[in-house]
Amino acid sequence: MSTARKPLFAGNWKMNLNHLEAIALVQKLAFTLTDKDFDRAEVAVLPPFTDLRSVQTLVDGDKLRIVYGAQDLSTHDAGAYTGEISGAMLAKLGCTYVLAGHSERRQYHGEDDQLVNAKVQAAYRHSLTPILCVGEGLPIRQAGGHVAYTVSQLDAALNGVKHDQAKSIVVAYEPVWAIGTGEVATPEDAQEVCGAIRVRLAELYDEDVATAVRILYGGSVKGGNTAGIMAQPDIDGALVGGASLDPADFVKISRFGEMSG
Ligand SMILES: O=C[C@H](O)COP(=O)(O)O
Repeated sequence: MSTARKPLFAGNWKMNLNHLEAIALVQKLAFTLTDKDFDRAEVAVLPPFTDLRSVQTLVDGDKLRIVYGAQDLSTHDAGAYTGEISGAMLAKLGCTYVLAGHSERRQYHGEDDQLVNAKVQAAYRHSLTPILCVGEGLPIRQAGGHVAYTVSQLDAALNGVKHDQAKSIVVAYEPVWAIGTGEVATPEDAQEVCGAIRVRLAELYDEDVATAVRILYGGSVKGGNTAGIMAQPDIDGALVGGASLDPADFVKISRFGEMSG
């Protein structure tokens, strides 16, 4: 973590919690997190599409400091694309963030680097901040190709992304072998790749972009392992799956793994 960047803890709920359960979880977070917590870190939830209007109503109505976003978006802005959700719609629902390239989309929906790049561009067209997900599978890690592979995903996703857009992007390094497995990366392993991502951002753009971009780690983050991850110089927060469904643990994570807040 660096004082140059405000940490971000984003809870990716995946396909969990209906809109009523979403209201209950956001209320629990809002009742527990304090202004001191929100001054120290940005806290976001990424619910299923069906929950977004309910979350928007709660956040707006109670003027909550929690921000929110979506887990995916269409590359198209509108039209005959059955089942897709456009960035324009997400913007109307008050979304701040949108995931692009999550490994589960790449794996189950065949999303390749070019499609991920198109989603990043679509996010910017609708003033949404992309959380770009990159990370290697176990065979690539075992072969020692994890840094090159992750950097190549970054390069492809940023194709055509302008300097000022790149400054706002969030990159989430999520080694696929750590997602949902309980096999969290060591802080050193996470730092190695996050540091390489920051170096590549300076090469693709400049030090201004590299310093500004928040790089998150994701993959079995829990309250008990957050402090070690956040102690790394190039890690600015976490993209949290399973643990974000547990309000007490997500609060602990949002407090950098500390009990107090
Ligand atoms: O988007 C979140 C990542 O897929 C990590 O999920 P996880 O915390 O359940 O391992």
